[in-house]
Amino acid sequence: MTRATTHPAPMTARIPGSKSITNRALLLAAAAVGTSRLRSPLVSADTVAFRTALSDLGFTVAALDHDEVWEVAGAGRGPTGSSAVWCEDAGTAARFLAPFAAVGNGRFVLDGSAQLRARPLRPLADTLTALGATVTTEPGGALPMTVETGGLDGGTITVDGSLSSQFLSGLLMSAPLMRTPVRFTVHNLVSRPYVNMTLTLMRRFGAQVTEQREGVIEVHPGGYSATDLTVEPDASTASYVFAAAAITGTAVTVPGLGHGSLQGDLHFVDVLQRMGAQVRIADTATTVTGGDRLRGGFCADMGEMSDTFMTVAAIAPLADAPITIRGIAHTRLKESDRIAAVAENLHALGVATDTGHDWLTVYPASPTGARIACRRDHRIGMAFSVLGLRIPHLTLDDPSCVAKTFPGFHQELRRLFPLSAPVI
Ligand SMILES: O=C(O)C1=C[C@@H](OP(=O)(O)O)[C@@H](O)[C@H](O)C1
Ligand SMILES: C=C(OP(=O)(O)O)C(=O)O
Repeated sequence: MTRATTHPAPMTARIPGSKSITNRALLLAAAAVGTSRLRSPLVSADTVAFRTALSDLGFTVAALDHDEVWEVAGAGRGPTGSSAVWCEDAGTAARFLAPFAAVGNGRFVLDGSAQLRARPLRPLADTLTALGATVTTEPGGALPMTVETGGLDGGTITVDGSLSSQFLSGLLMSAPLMRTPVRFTVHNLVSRPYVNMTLTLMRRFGAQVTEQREGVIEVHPGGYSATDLTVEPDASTASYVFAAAAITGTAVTVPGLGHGSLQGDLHFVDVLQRMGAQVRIADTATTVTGGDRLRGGFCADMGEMSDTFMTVAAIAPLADAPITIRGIAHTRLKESDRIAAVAENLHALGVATDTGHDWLTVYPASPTGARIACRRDHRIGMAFSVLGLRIPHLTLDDPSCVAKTFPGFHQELRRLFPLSAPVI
């Protein structure tokens, strides 16, 4: 006998575009010959900072159709002249625009918020210096950074990718504008799927780039040509609505994210599946359906999708056994020390944790309400807001921190879950 099971009809979430694709495409389009159009770009603090920085470097980016399309007039080269660029809080802006400045011609000063100034940049400064640019930074290799350059020859570059993959992505994207071929050898690379995204988008803009073998990448001179690109919804952002479905026994579909996505963070749904949710990835949409119980009792390596580890950690107290997340040492160097920030907030909610240099264990609990300390980290704010769907009296000390990647986050959570979304 078969038992009929009923599934809730999926709600459709409105997830804005990928930050990582938007900021890569902006840079590649500026470097290309011709005019490119980006459809459905992310419009948030990180991407507006990137767009403004490109304008300050002399490139024209026009917002059309109420920001539905960003049109970029490519110059076929790096920036020229003398300018100052403000990267705000955006790691991708500092790490992608410093090499782009270095393949230009002139004097460029990059700076950003106190939060961004505290994040590592030294491997990039050292590599650009080795390639022939004159680079000055604050002691320790931090912003503000001044780059004086007449363009770069290529050659052989060894990159340490243990702190961030963004150094490698930034250098790769500017390599086709160097005068000779560049051969990269990469060690200890974290967040590898973001480098795959970089290589795919470089090829889409016409670059000649080959990966000889794991960790050895060759880029040929020849620049980029303009293209039109539709930006996928952001998979890291989608993690919040997928997690919300998993803990509320509802179903949420994100259209536009499916097989063939450029974003490694879509694998976050594999962790939800281990927690007992049903996951269906189709060609152009992904649906997560929550069950009546959340399972724990496993250890997940989230090093390749570390922007989503806080989403798992925040809902983990609701699981029936402990969950350990490992491979996340580099998340201590992001908008906040994310392992410490998650543990601190879970403790405030009455949840026990253990932590180590690169791991965190969260124990089952019945969390009580608390005021979440966001540390100006958008992902702390969004991840704990999801937990707020299941516990009363959860508030954020800084709800506006979500603007870095999803200014409309609280409205969308309330639209999807009008009865249980926390009153922020
Ligand atoms: O290249 C990118 O677009 C990104 C790479 C990742 O950083 P790390 O390489 O520092 O882990 C990720 O955390 C960040 O949000 C975006
Ligand atoms: C780490 C992040 O951002 P970035 O490094 O691009 O500032 C993030 O969005 O979680």
